[in-house]
Amino acid sequence: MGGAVQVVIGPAGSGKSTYCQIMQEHCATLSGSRRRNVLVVNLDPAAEAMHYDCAVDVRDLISVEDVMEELGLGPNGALIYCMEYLLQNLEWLQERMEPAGEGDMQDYWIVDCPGQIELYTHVPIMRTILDRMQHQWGFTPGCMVSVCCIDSTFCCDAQKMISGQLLALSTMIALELPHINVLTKGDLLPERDIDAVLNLQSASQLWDLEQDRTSLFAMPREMASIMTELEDYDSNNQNFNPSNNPQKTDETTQEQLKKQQKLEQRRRQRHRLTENICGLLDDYTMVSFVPLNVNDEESIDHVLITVDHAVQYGEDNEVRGVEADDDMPGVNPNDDDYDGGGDDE
Ligand SMILES: Nc1nc2c(ncn2[C@@H]2O[C@H](COP(=O)(O)OP(=O)(O)OP(=O)(O)O)[C@@H](O)[C@H]2O)c(=O)[nH]1
Repeated sequence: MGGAVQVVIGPAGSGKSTYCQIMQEHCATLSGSRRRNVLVVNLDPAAEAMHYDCAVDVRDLISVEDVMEELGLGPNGALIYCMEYLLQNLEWLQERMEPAGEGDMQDYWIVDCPGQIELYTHVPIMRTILDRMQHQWGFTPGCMVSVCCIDSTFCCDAQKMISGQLLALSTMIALELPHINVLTKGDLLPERDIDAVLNLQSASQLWDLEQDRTSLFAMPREMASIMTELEDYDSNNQNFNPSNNPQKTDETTQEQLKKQQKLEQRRRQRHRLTENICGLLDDYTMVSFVPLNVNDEESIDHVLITVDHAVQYGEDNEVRGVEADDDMPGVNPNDDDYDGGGDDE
């Protein structure tokens, strides 16, 4: 079949369908060696409105709505049922993903996937579908890439961002494909915030920044004073020394401080856990994003180039394109500066 396959994943509402739409529209504007025959597949049986030109729609085979109605299942059970049904009838999809390349253009598939994480991690449905596609349907080995959409408005919140990265990591592990994280909805954040995220070197750094913000701005005054008192509390002996704080000697205060100390211990444990998780994300260099602003063609093109690069799409075309480009110095045999087209010794 040749071509390339972008497998678009990410949590519900992260912008997967919008990504497919703008990629399809952008590819239609490409010329020369970058032209391609873009075919978008909807693999989400629960999809509602789609704004792209859909070449294959799983809902023509089975939909969550119909399954809920006919089998009386809830939305999650119906989704799993639909995906298992698709798996059992995968020839339906294979027939529809036969090559449809026009002229010299290669097929370029964009697959809009369901967002539910359990389809990737708890049950290996998506992995099995993509494995069969890749290894049994004649696609070029290594031509598939997972594009994980992460909502850029999450960037304002370290916890959400870290959860998003963990989700990206689990799907990356589950699918074992080359993987690109795309920071969607770039038009909704000021450029400086996007830059701040892109300049992050690691998840640990993100977490450190969050901690600074907590200590500087977000901690309520009362909590800050309790924390100071807690520092007087001898945690090893579990004894509060009232002489350190003559104004608070009654039992109620001691009880309150004990409770606060327990809470503080738990908070520190959670922080240690988060720090270790950040270390894990750092080890897998997960904190790397390609920003996407759908209102900016350059931004869209940058994402496409990054994704193409991950699957080495069009590298043969580029070579052909360069040879055919008469305007480039050194490549036209009729030019005085023709260099033979080979590498310099
Ligand atoms: N401003 C802005 N809104 C966006 C962008 N991308 C998506 N949205 C909005 O975010 C919402 C969800 O976008 P979708 O593209 O449907 O997200 P999805 O991941 O396909 O959602 P599910 O199909 O529910 O998993 C919609 O209201 C979109 O209009 C974007 O780049 N900019």
